Amino acid sequence: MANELYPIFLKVHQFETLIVGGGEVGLEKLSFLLKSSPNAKVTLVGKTIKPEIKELAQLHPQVTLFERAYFSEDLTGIQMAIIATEDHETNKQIHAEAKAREILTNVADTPDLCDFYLGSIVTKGDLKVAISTNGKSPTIAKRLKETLNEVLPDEIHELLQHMREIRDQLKGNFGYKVKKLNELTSTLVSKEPEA
Ligand SMILES: C[C@@]1(CC(=O)O)c2cc3[nH]c(cc4nc(cc5[nH]c(cc(n2)[C@H]1CCC(=O)O)[C@@](C)(CC(=O)O)[C@@H]5CCC(=O)O)C(CC(=O)O)=C4CCC(=O)O)c(CCC(=O)O)c3CC(=O)O
Ligand SMILES: NC(=O)C1=CN([C@@H]2O[C@H](COP(=O)(O)OP(=O)(O)OC[C@H]3O[C@@H](n4cnc5c(N)ncnc54)[C@H](O)[C@@H]3O)[C@@H](O)[C@H]2O)C=CC1
Repeated sequence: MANELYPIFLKVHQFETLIVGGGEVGLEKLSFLLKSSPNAKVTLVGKTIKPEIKELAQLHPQVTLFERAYFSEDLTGIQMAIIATEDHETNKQIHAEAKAREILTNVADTPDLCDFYLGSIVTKGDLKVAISTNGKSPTIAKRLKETLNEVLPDEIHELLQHMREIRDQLKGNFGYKVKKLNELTSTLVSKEPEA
């Protein structure tokens, strides 16, 4: 079956995220989140917390760490939760509590319980591309990211700035702007060599 996930681009600095688990996966999820969204508001709770997580939190004052076991009250005020302890039963229990509070959840060891997956992310200035393999192979998502990083030119950031300026200068209704912007960019995707 085709991938039926719907990608969206979240403003994670505008709401509260909880990560449970301070191990390898907690570190991976937190570091990718902050790499893409340095101002993401995150609370991380872990019975033990890796030193790398503590270093990362020091660079991001809006990240709060609690080195202790999770308890239900950790979910208060949370909109999105990433559950990544090494214990499946604990993960299931936290997931059930989060769902009872209508929080969107990602359960690292159980794709079926996830409301969303994290993707591999390519960033070139204002351009962001997110990749999912429908959970089939995160490794392939990572490899594709590396390839896209190489082939997408850094100049794409400047191009987007120019396009924004042109868009702001264009007068007329929405239909006219769409037509003009399509005309201007048609050569970018043209298969014919330029004259
Ligand atoms: C479903 C999903 C849920 C979620 O976590 O959101 C999920 C689930 C699982 N991952 C597992 C393993 C690995 N995950 C990675 C890496 C990443 N995993 C990410 C996302 C996702 N992983 C979601 C699907 C994304 C999609 O649709 O494609 C990435 C893209 C984003 C991120 O983590 O932020 C990030 C790459 C970031 C980058 O570099 O760009 C690597 C490779 C590595 O670390 O080098 C391995 C080992 C190799 C392998 O298995 O491929 C296991 C088995 C655990 C076990 O066997 O014990 C499960 C659980 C299961 O499948 O049952
Ligand atoms: N989604 C993904 O990308 C991946 C998922 N996984 C899965 O993720 C899970 C976690 O793996 P790792 O991070 O490598 O394990 P880990 O052993 O390195 O870390 C587990 C963390 O959970 C904490 N913890 C355990 N019980 C807790 C509790 N009740 N409250 C708070 N914290 C608690 C531990 O103290 C530790 O910090 C495994 O089930 C693994 O199969 C593994 C690789 C990738």
